[in-house]
Amino acid sequence: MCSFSFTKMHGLGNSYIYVDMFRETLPEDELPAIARRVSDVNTGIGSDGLILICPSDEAPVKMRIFNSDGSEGKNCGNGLRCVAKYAYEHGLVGDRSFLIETLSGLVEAEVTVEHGKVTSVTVDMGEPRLARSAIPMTGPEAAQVVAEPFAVNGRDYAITAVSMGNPHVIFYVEDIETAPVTTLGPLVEKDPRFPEGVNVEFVEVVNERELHFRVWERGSGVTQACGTGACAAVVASVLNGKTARGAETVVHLAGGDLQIVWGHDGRVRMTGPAETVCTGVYYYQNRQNG
Ligand SMILES: N[C@H](CCC[C@H](N)C(=O)O)C(=O)O
Repeated sequence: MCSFSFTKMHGLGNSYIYVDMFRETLPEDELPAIARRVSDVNTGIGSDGLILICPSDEAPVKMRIFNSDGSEGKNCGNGLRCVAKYAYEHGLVGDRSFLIETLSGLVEAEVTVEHGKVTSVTVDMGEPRLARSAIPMTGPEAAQVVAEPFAVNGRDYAITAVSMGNPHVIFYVEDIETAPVTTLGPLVEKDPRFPEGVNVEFVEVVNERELHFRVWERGSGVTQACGTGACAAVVASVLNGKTARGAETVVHLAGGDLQIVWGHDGRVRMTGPAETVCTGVYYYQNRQNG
């Protein structure tokens, strides 16, 4: 029987099981299975996946994120805010601003602290990747995907695709409450036009400073919030002339609000909460010891 200590945290209801790899060791080849197990609400702890807080040669900490299906993602906005909170509160960093390494590069986090606890985090998510080949999406490599016709399930849509280090496709809807999240989401997630799969977002434009947002996440399905997806939605809305570059936009997700700006410097900054739910010890049988 194996075990490890964990901390369950969430950003706007997008929860992960966090493991401090400065203190724990997990078998690399078992990580997908561990992610699937801990995510199970009945036989595990219950979450949208697993996040490892690891040592790094390039930054004070490195984040690795695994979706609930065991697939490894390359970025996670809600995860970054929780990693920043954990790192500051556990003394892994000394300043309120610090770098975090991800599989899609370095990002900078700045924590807001009240009575010794992190209550809010701003993450400079860097520049969106807009070339088709960077999403990735099949088709002419350098072209951007903005309001592009996209037929699926016998219907015609217009999509915008944005990478925040992980792939996102945005559909605009008239009413967020009737967005086809659970019907179109799983179909598009695995559409062959997205060779690495894709996170599927639905956006209702309230006004030039506000969006309603729902998501079907690659590898996790419906979640309460998707930080990289909300960033992608703001970028897509500027590209489609629905919101303004440089203006702070409030994105209303199912789990709460994020404040996001795609700055004139080209970088996307996201501000939102991060919360600790509980800590504990998880026990599992690994392949070596049956
Ligand atoms: N499902 C995503 C990873 C988690 C992203 C999301 N939870 C966020 O807060 O950005 C992917 O496979 O790219």
